[in-house]
Parts: sequence; structure tokens; C-alpha cells
Amino acid sequence: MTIAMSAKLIDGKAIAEEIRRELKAEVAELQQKYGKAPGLAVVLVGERKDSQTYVRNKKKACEEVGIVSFGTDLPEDVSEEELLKVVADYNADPAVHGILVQLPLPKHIDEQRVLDAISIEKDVDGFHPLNIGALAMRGRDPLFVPCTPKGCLELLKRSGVVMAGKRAAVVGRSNIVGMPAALLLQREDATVTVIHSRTPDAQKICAEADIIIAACGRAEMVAGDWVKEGAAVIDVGINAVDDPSAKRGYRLVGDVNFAEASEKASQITPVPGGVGPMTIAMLLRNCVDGATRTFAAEAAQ
Ligand SMILES: Nc1nc(=O)c2c([nH]1)NC[C@@H]1CN(c3ccc(C(=O)N[C@@H](CCC(=O)O)C(=O)O)cc3)C=[N+]21
Repeated sequence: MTIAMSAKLIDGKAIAEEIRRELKAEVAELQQKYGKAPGLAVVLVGERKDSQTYVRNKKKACEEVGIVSFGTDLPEDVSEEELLKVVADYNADPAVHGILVQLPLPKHIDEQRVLDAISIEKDVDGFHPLNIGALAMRGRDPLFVPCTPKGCLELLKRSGVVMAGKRAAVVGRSNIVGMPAALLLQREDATVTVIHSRTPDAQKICAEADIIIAACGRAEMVAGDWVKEGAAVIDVGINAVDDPSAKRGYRLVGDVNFAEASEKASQITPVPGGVGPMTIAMLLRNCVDGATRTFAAEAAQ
């Protein structure tokens, strides 16, 4: 007989706060040493409420740790050329060490063309093909790793989860989360299976994993029987589901059925308060790393 476990909560909000404290001290050191602060440029196109909220939160988090934030808000019908001009100007601006173009972009704009235009030295989202390519290669290190998967790995590391020699399942294969998360786990010497919409026996395969990263964008898809007894579970999903009893009329759930999975997992992230706050903390981390490299290179000239 197996006794149902009750998982330990991985507190992303608290871990993100700790990281922001560490970054604040690093930024103060940079200021001391070079007399300059890191700068982050955030480009927002259109009026999506969720994007506006994320961008606002990112700028606020920057200010808290001493990163200078620059912002450009463009109308929904801005041309691709105009957006590319904004990116080019930030590429050339020595006060800017990181450029983030908030996604998704309106349909008339070629997203990949815009992301490709960001200088790889300022690609704090880590979405440039050259950064992703380096992430995929043994013996190479990208300048930047995408923030959400980087945050997932940081949560595992700071929670004492061993990855080397373990089986990991990544549910979802998106360019911004699933694919880079699988590459990161592989770099930590885990044996990784990527599960996607065409995977036969997804539940059975997932239930063999010691580590699960769920990023499929489907509310509560990873049910209790997808989770091996004692597994560590990282839930990337943020799905709004109708809930008349909630103040806003909806509540947020992850891609994991939390109630069921926490009976099986040894450790698990909540939604909200798990991966989300870490995504922002890793954006700040990337920005500080980029500025540190640039300041050192400038001082060596
Ligand atoms: N170029 C680009 N880079 C991104 O990194 C990027 C993007 N575009 N587009 C949208 C997604 C989404 N994303 C989140 C960041 C923080 C939370 C976050 O802080 N969530 C909190 C609050 C959730 C809430 O209450 O709404 C939590 O989970 O606890 C969530 C999601 C970054 N993204």
C-alpha cells in the first residue's frame, strides 16, 4: 500500500523576492564600480490588458532593484518597419542593456523577424535563434536563456531537486517554454521526454518522470495519475477559468490539477505564486548579467 503524500510547496513568490534582493545588491555594486546602472527597454504594441499588466509589473520590478526602465508603447496598427526602427534605436542606445518586445504581437507583424532584429547582446528574453542555438549545443553557452524556463530550473535548484540521472517530462513544446526547458534539463544531465499534442500514452510517459515541467497551456491537464509518487512538479500554466464566487469573476489555475498532483508529488509549485514571479526575476537577472558584461568590456577598452 502507498500512503498519499502531501507535497511541499515551492514558493516562487518568496524565491523571486530573494533573487530580487540579491540583484539589488549587485546593481548597487555595479553603480559603485562603474557609476552606471543597467537599463531595460520594454516595447509594447497594442492594448491587450494582460500585456499591459505584465509590462507594468516588469517596469516596477526593474525600479525596485535599481534597473532603469525605458518604454515604448506603440498603437495596434503600427507597421512592422516602424517597430523594427524602435528595436534598431534601442540596439544602438548605450544606456539600454536589455530589449524586451512583449508578445504576442498583432497578426500583421512577423514576430520572428522582430525578435531576430534584437541584438543578441541585448536579447534578455533569450528568443534570438543564435541564443537558442547555443543553448542546444554541448560545449556552448548562450548569452541569455529564456526567462520562464530559466525560472523553472532555478526553482528546482533552490528546492534541492537533483536533476542529474533523473527522468524528466516536459509537457508542451513551445519555442518560449517547453523546448528551452527540455534543453536546460538535458544540460543538467536529466533524461528528458517532451510530451505534446500528438504523443500517444502521454499520461503513462509523464507518470514515469521524477521531474515534470507542465507548459501545455491547457487548464489542469496534468492530473493526479500523470504524477509519479515523489515527483517534483513545476507548473508553468496560467489559465483563467470562470468562477462566479471569485471577486474578478474568474480564478487562475495552472496546467496541473493541483489538488490531485499535490497528493502524489514531493514538491510542487502553486499558480499563481509559482513560476510567474520567477519569470520576472529571471528577466531582471538577464538584464543585470548583460549590463555586467557590457560594463566590463567597456572598462577593458
Ligand atoms: N517578450 C515576452 N517575454 C515574456 O517573458 C512574456 C511575454 N513576452 N508575453 C507574455 C508572457 C507571460 N509572462 C508572465 C510574466 C509574469 C507572470 C506573473 O508574474 N504571474 C503572477 C501573477 C499572476 C496574475 O495574478 O495574473 C503569478 O503567476 O503569480 C506571468 C506571466 C511573461 N511573458
